Amino acid sequence: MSSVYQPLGSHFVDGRYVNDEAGEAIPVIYPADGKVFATVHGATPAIVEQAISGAVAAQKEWAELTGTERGRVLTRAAAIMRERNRELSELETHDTGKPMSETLYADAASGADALEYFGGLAGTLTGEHIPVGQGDFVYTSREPLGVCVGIGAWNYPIQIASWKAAPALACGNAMIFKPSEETPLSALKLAEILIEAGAPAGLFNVVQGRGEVGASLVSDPRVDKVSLTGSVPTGQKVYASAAAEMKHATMELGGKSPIIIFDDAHLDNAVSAAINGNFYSTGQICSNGTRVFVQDGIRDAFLQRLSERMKNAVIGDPMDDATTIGPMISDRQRQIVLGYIAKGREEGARLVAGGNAIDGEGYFIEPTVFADVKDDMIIAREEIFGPVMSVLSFSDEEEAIRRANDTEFGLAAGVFTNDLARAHRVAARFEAGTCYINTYNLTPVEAPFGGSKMSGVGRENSKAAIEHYSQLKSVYVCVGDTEAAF
Ligand SMILES: NC(=O)c1ccc[n+]([C@@H]2O[C@H](COP(=O)([O-])OP(=O)(O)OC[C@H]3O[C@@H](n4cnc5c(N)ncnc54)[C@H](O)[C@@H]3O)[C@@H](O)[C@H]2O)c1
Ligand SMILES: O=CCc1c[nH]cn1
Repeated sequence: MSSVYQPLGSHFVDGRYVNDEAGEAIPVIYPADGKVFATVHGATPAIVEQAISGAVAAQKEWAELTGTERGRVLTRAAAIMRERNRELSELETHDTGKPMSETLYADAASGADALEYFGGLAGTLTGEHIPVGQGDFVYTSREPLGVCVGIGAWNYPIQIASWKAAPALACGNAMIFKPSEETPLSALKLAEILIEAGAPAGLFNVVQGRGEVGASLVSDPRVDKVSLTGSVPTGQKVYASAAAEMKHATMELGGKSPIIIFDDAHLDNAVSAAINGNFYSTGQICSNGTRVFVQDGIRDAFLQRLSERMKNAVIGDPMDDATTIGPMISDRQRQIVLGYIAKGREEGARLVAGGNAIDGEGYFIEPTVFADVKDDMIIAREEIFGPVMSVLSFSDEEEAIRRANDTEFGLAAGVFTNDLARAHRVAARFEAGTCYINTYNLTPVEAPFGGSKMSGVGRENSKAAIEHYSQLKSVYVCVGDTEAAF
């Protein structure tokens, strides 16, 4: 990809790129060098109107198709996405700074999985027949909701757009997607691909902008459902706005997830999970296991092995295949993370690795590990959304579960042990939506993903997502007479 990439238009509405330069200019920055490589404009009210009215019209046409016909379009889109994986991965790497060693496998590829999976499900979305006595019966039909709004965070731009679009479209809805203002580009490519795959114009639209553009979409009475991936404070605002008009809502929000490592765990597997769960995507993953509880008997070995393996991290040019740690998304995010590292030091946590910004171009920061972290330290309570692992010690199972659950968040949780009975006992008691035994942070499309407590409502991926993008209609059929009291 050239160092300057300018999309054909800021927005993708009604089947084509559109521009309205009256909207605020938003620079798109390559986080690895801090330089602007594209500019988009935030949507004006006229663009938002065009997107909503186009989506309303396209949804009606789309819902008339059979599920199999809709599924065929999604499956074709998945194939096109896979063919263009390298181009899409390079774009994602420029937009996010994530290394190619990740984007080639986890971003567009995961989006294609979602399109293929929900494309396959589309033709199976039927209701049921329920006998209710005397020959009467009820049948149910699964109906689309109408126009859905998707709003994305910046850590997985094309994955988030696809995870929302695929189930929404499979169920017969239209979607307007607003990417994060930090990473506006790859959702436009998804829109292009869906048109190429045969989706009608207006079915999947992309409008750019900051929070106020998102808010204007959420509050529009023609919008029936909102799915946000973002922080808890944004989720609270968006959920409240959706509730005012009783709209359906999915909230995929932040976390401060625990990983519990018992003395009998496989040491290298546990260290791998702690690395994946804290440093993949330079720590910018909602479900990261940032509170690593290590049982007393294995703590020293764990810290020693972790310290050794931290030396193998390759920090640098995200376009180099060998790089495993890229920059933070922005200087602002880097400053936030450095602020947390300073807090960790002030509060007495022991720095085991990293701890510093890296001088030079781009928003790089060393992957950082604190040991001797206590439950009430700020670094153990707040979501940092950067490469900072907190290692805490515990002595017994009951204590570990209590402390792991002592958080307002409930996105994910993991347990490492060779005692399978204990593994299931602990998983059953985790207050989290997505749990792992002897691994961490895998998100296959076949499995539900989402949080409990303040981490959100609803589930993405799997058959569970269908429930969140459709509604059931019950039809009672009486084959006899209808009687009345008088
Ligand atoms: N649970 C998940 O699946 C998941 C996945 C990725 C990221 N996240 C979370 O996202 C956060 C990081 O992303 P971020 O900084 O982009 O989050 P953010 O909450 O700042 O922004 C998310 C999106 O919401 C939009 N927005 C902001 N205010 C809005 C409003 N009032 N109305 C409508 N839209 C509004 C933003 O423009 C952006 O597109 C972290 O908390 C992370 O845990 C969650
Ligand atoms: O960022 C949250 C979603 C996700 C992607 N991969 C693992 N978790």
